[in-house]
Amino acid sequence: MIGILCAMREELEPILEEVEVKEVVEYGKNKFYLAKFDNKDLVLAYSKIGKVNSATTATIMIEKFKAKKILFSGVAGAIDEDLKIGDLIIATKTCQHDIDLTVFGYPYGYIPESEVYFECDKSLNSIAKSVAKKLNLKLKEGIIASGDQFIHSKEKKEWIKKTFNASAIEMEGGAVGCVCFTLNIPFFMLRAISDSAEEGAGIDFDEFLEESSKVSAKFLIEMLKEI
Ligand SMILES: CCCCCCN(CO)Cc1c[nH]c2c(N)ncnc12
Repeated sequence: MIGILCAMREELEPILEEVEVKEVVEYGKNKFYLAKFDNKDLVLAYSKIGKVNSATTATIMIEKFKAKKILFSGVAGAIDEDLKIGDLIIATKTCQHDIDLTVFGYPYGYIPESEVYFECDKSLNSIAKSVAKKLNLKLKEGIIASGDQFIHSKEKKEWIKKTFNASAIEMEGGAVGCVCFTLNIPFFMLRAISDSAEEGAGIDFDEFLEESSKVSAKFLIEMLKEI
């Protein structure tokens, strides 16, 4: 079973349109779509925005629906200057920029007995790169930082870049990475850029959410043919 996870309805819908939904299971105030694609069993859901919601849904996919890998598809804000709206990026690892226990001498993003960074699955990432090559699509890779805030200021964006060496910003990947690390499940995250995470990002996000969600969804479908 492969888990396909998104944060928002707009990110999931273009994927659902391409798969054969067999059953919809209502659980944990959410809907889980059991589907087939290319003879593979999928469980798909959108978690709602944020680290708690995405951690909850990832855990349910793994524990209740027996997902053996989690693939995330969605949109993100750009931190790298060379990432433009519509560009694709996969996470090499994820982190949580809004964790701050520095008063106790710990680094930003660190919780005692846990990790700052959660590694994404290298074999899924190499499949993504070969798909990008085959389709002649640009695909970046880098650290993607998460926090329960929509980032729309150059100052905050630059702080996250400096502190975590992050290339993109969103609100779920660090939490899903932690869940997959905890349960020893391979994690892959693909994001298409929807905004610059600077002043005015909210306007861009509204304008490009649907289009960038489709860019990510289209690529994810191509990935599913190869895994
Ligand atoms: C009601 C609207 C909710 C926006 C949710 C944004 N998602 C969260 O995963 C991705 C994202 C795109 N751009 C972002 C940004 N600049 N900061 C944080 N997250 C993001």
